[in-house]
Amino acid sequence: MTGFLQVEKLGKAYQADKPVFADVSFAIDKGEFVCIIGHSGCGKTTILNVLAGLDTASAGHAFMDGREIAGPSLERGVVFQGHALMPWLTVRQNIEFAVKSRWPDMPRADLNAHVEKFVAMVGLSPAIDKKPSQLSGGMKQRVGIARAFSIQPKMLLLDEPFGALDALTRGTIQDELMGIVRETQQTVFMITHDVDEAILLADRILLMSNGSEGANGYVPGGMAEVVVNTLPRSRTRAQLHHLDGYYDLRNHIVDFLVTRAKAH
Ligand SMILES: Nc1ncnc2c1ncn2[C@@H]1O[C@H](COP(=O)(O)OP(=O)(O)OP(=O)(O)O)[C@@H](O)[C@H]1O
Repeated sequence: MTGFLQVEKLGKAYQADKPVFADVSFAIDKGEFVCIIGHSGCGKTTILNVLAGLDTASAGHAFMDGREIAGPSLERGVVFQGHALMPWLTVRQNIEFAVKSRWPDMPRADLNAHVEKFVAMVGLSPAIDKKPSQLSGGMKQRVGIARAFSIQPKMLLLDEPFGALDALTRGTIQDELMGIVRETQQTVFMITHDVDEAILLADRILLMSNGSEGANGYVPGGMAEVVVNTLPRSRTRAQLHHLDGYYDLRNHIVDFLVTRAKAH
């Protein structure tokens, strides 16, 4: 085993003769940001759920830090597309709940300081005592991100966390996430449908193909290609499209999605 996260020959079949995907292997190093892109139904969420310990694979194994993933753990923070906040709790209480699960004996003063630090990190200090119903979609998603970071997980798993946001809010939160990830050197696995988002955030982009009927029968989906992002890590959203190599990278991924992702 080499990577901090190691996925070996993972497969998932709801129907034995038609696995959604098969033989998916990849590794993620500590501090690396990896995005996965593929058409709807190829199995991205299933893979993320297996990594989160919320689902089991039909074949293969996933290891984090040398141990097989066998169930949910506070060592992994998960952010879903829907914010999944508890509506009856304030921002502070939502995050506090997670922090207390991780460190049940943390003294009250430390708990307050810890929660406030992560709320401030996503720019939500003025809204700390508001309930989710009083927040915009972008703010709720920020709370989800703060909550995931607040348990200081060894790995962050993000399932299209910005999918439901408008373009402007999405851009702002992408920038915030990038800043926090760089600062904390967090290891991240993220699903996105947005090619530019992947190019902005990811060190490597995993391209996944869908299962399809071929001339010789059904071919399961799988990992078609791993694209290394060669753009400088200091890239920002504003200058992304001015960088040498950006269009080549973008065209390569878009070509994959248009021509290869649905039959390999
Ligand atoms: N419980 C289930 N029973 C049967 N089939 C399922 C079940 N859950 C998922 N699937 C199927 O498995 C496939 C992969 O689903 P998954 O949600 O992982 O795809 P995805 O790539 O994340 O899609 P999207 O981008 O639309 O979220 C889909 O074809 C889906 O219909």
